[in-house]
Amino acid sequence: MEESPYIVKDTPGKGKGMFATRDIKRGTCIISESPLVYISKTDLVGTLQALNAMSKKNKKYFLALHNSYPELPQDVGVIKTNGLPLGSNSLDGAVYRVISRINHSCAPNVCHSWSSKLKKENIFAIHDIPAGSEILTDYLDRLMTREVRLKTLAAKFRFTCQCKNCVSESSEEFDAAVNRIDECSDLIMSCATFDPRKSIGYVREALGLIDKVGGWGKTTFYYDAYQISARHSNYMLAKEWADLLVESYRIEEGEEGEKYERYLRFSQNPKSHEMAGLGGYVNLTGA
Ligand SMILES: C[S@@+](CC[C@H](N)C(=O)[O-])C[C@H]1O[C@@H](n2cnc3c(N)ncnc32)[C@H](O)[C@@H]1O
Repeated sequence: MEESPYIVKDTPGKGKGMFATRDIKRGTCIISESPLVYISKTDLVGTLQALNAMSKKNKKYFLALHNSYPELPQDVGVIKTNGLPLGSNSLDGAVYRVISRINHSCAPNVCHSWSSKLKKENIFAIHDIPAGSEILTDYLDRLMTREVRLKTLAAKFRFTCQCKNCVSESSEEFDAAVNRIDECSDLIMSCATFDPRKSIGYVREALGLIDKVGGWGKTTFYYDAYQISARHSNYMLAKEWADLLVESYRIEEGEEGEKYERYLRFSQNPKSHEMAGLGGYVNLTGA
């Protein structure tokens, strides 16, 4: 039988954590796991019923998870500490026996994705991970400046992040990059119709800054650039951006992933976007 690619064990200062037992290649699905229990921010009664309906074995696993809120009833503390949304922005979530053991880093090596088809949470390696390294995800849903990150993590998860980006003496450069990436997002939108060449320039600037800080979150920029290129009839360029978009989702979610499937058609046929060609032709080569 093949050895599991991970092990859960104690890690100093963080409780338990997940570690690679062998070298793991970027794009590998490390674990695909069904929830112990579903939870909902909007359906308290449903959540209570789901907690009551858990099997004895699952309840035991659930209650053994970390609780950063000891002043609250154990069920509530475990949910607040370990609940993960079912996809970004979802108000419904779940708690997992193994995946809930993954600790945070602002320079993560994996990302989460929920598959509504499989009803499982998947963890994909977004970098090559050497054997023995801790498997770390980003608990935050976007890049933030150091001060905001530290405050948010302390408030929601009650720890002080010691990752390399948080302990660095020189966070100004990182913070300036994060602020500029946010500005670029706004500028891309405001120029997209009237000055698409400038818009693409801001996309390239944001992507360069993400690389510089070792961050993640390139897919929205790839999609912006694809849409702008397709809207202005640059279909070869549009295909290049769509290819980058689809490849990112393949790494983050695998070929079974919903976003991979959703965006694949743009790579196969860049003219298939509803806005394709609507902005007339503007030469974006070299923008
Ligand atoms: C979802 S649990 C992660 C697994 C947990 N360490 C355990 O022992 O089960 C989240 C909690 O783990 C701890 N944690 C996660 N990442 C951490 C980090 N980078 N540094 C310190 N503690 C961390 C915090 O107590 C946080 O509230």
